Amino acid sequence: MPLPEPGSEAGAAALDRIVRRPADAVLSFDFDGTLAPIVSDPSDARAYPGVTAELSRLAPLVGRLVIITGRPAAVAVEYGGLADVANILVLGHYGFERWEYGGVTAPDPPAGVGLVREELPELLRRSGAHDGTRIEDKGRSLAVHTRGAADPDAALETLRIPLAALAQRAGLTVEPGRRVIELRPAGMDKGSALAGVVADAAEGAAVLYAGDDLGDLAAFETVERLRDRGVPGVTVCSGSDEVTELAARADLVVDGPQGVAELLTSLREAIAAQV
Ligand SMILES: O=P(O)(O)OC[C@H]1O[C@H](O[C@H]2O[C@H](CO)[C@@H](O)[C@H](O)[C@H]2O)[C@H](O)[C@@H](O)[C@@H]1O
Repeated sequence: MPLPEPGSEAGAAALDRIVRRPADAVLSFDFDGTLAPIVSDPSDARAYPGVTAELSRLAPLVGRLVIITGRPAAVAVEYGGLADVANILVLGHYGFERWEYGGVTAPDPPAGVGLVREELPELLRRSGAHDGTRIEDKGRSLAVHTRGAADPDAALETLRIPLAALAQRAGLTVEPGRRVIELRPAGMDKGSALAGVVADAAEGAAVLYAGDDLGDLAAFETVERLRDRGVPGVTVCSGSDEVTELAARADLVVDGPQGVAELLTSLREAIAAQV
């Protein structure tokens, strides 16, 4: 399978560098919408067929494989079947949690998460939440999903202001996403998480980041900043009709999780052809 061509010179140079010097490279991926297709019940999300096997084949060839997700790290490991992928680091809760070699480390969640847990059901009732709206309690944060509503976008709009007010009262930040609004602790995002990984990587290591949602923009910005400092970097958008902001900014746009799976295969084949 041929390796796709990034639309930008910087992206093409970074992808070329990854192929020529894989042992240094940092390959990083979002989970939902990137490695896993979007489904209506968040607990049904699983890695796209073949993705986990492809990550396992890539792992020994590259410097670092990283998943950076809004999910709890252990959930992404379970749903992605990642526990046995060697050399993989899973950063959960936008980087607050670190899963490596089977164990998770993380700071305690702030008290505001408890307040949101207590008040959210009543707030949804008072705010006229549409039928099909659901709460996902992720332990360190809570997400309100509207994908199950008859009109998911209208259902989300109904809740935007009340959820922002609750987040402010609880001292949490609002994280918007694909038919979801999450109330989560501030002070970390996927950009800082990725920057931390790259800081620990070999000098001059090339970076690839692939994502699909608004929360991934911070990681795109980190790749762009690293590039300004001479670090080769390529951004990949797992394209969808739901979010257009990333496609406009990415070096390479692929067709959702299937396109990401094909990219993994073509990257692995290109690397194998070099060695
Ligand atoms: O950072 P990610 O790995 O992309 O996680 C972001 C959120 O993903 C999940 O929600 C999204 O995927 C669900 C399953 O496909 C879908 O039902 C929902 O509409 C999407 O927004 C997850 O449930 C959230 O907790 C994550 O924050």
